[in-house]
Amino acid sequence: MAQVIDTDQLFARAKEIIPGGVSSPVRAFGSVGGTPVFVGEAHGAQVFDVNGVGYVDLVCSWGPALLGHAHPGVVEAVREAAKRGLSFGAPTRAEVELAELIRGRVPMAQQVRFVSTGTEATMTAIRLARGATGRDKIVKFAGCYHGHSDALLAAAGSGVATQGLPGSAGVTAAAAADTIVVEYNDAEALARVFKEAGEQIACVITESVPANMGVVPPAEGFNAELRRLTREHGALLIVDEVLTGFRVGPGGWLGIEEGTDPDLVTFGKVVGGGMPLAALAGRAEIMQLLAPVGPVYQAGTLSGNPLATAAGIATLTLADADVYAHVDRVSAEVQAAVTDALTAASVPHVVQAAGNLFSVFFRDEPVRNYEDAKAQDTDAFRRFFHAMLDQHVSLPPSAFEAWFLSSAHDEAALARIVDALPRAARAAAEG
Ligand SMILES: Cc1ncc(COP(=O)(O)O)c(C=O)c1O
Ligand SMILES: N[C@H](C=O)CCC(=O)O
Repeated sequence: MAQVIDTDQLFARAKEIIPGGVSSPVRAFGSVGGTPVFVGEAHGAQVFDVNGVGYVDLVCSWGPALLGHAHPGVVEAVREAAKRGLSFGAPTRAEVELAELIRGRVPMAQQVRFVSTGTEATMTAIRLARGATGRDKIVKFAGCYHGHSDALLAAAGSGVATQGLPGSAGVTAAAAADTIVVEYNDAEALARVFKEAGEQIACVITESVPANMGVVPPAEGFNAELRRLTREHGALLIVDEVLTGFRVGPGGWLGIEEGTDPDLVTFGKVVGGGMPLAALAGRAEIMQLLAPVGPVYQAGTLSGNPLATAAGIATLTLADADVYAHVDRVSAEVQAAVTDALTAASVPHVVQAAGNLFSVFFRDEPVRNYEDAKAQDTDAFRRFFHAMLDQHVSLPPSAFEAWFLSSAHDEAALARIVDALPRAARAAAEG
C-alpha cells in the first residue's frame, strides 16, 4: 500500500524552500488558513491530492480548464506536439492557425502576438498604447487585476486584494505615478480624470468583466462609455479578456456585450488550454507598431511554444456551442443552489454573475466596485470554504475570486456540490 503523505509536513517543507510554499500567492490559503491541497493529478471535474483523495474542483486552474482537467483531446494534441519537439524558437504553422482561430471568434483581433502569461500580454498592451500615443499615463480601475507588472499593481484585485495590500513594495514611485486609479463603474470619475489630464493619458485598461475582486459586472453602458471617452480624448481602450476570453462564450465578453469595440484586447488562460500561453491582439495599425515591424519592443524565448499552441488549438476547436451551453447551465445550477443554501441558513450574501462567470459575496448589498467588495464578511467565507473543502469540494481560497465550472462538471459533480452546500452554509452562519 502506498505511504500516506503528510501534507502539513509537505507544506512546512515547501515553505522552507519556496516563499510561502507556493509559486503564486493565491494558492497559499493565506486568508482562509490551513494547508493547501497539494494536487497530484486532475481529471475531468476533479482534482486529486497527493494521496489520491478527489475534490470536485471549482477553481479549474483559475479558469483555463474550460473542458475539465486532462481532456483527452487536448492531452493527445500536446502529446503529438511533444513528439515533434518542445521548443523551436522559430515560427510555426500552429501559431498561425491559433491566431486565425482567435480572429475567427473575435473579429477585432485583426493581428495577434503570442506571449506566455497574461501579465506579459497586459504589460505589452500598455507599452504599445504608450508607443502608439506618445503619452505616459494610464488609467486602471480599483479592484481590477491585470497581472503583476509594476504599472498595474496599484489597487489591484486577486492576491493583492486577498492580502489587503494597497499595491506592491518594489514598485518605484515613478512607475506608480503614471498609473491613475479610478473606482470601477464610475464613469463620471473617469470623465473628470480625462478633463484634467486627458492629453497625457495613453490608455484605459479594464477587465471586460472584473472578476478579481469577485465578479462585478459592468453597469449598463459602462464599457461603451469607456470607449466613448477614450476615443474623444485620443487614448486607447484595452480590454483585458485574460479571464473571460473564450470562457464566458465563444467570443468572450466582447462577443456578448456589444458596443465596447476596444483597440487592443488581451487573452490568457483558456486560449492556452492549461499551458503557458497568452496573447495580445487588436487593430492591425496598432499591432504593426510591435517589433520587428515597428518600434515597440516585445519578445520571448518560449513565446508561441508549440506544446502550448497545440493545447490552445485543441481547446478552441473542442469548445463548441454545446460546451458553452453546458457550462452556462451548470453554472446557473450552482448559483441557484448556493443561493438556496445560504438563504436557508440566513447568511447575508449576494451571488453576482456575468454569463457563466460568478462569485459569492458575503454581504447582502450588490457589489458595484472594490469598496463594496471589501465590505464583505470574509470570515464567513473562510468558514464556508473550509466546510466545503471538508466535504471534498474545492473552492477558490479567497472571497475575492471567481468560481469556475467546466464542461466536465456532470450530474455527479453537481450532486456533490449541492449536497455539501447546506452544511457549509450553516458553518458560515455560525459566526
Ligand atoms: C483579468 C486578468 N488579467 C491578467 C491576469 C494575469 O495573467 P497571468 O496570471 O497569466 O499572468 C489575470 C490572472 O492572473 C487576470 O485574471
Ligand atoms: N485571480 C488570478 C487570476 O485570475 C489567480 C491566478 C494567480 O494569480 O495565481
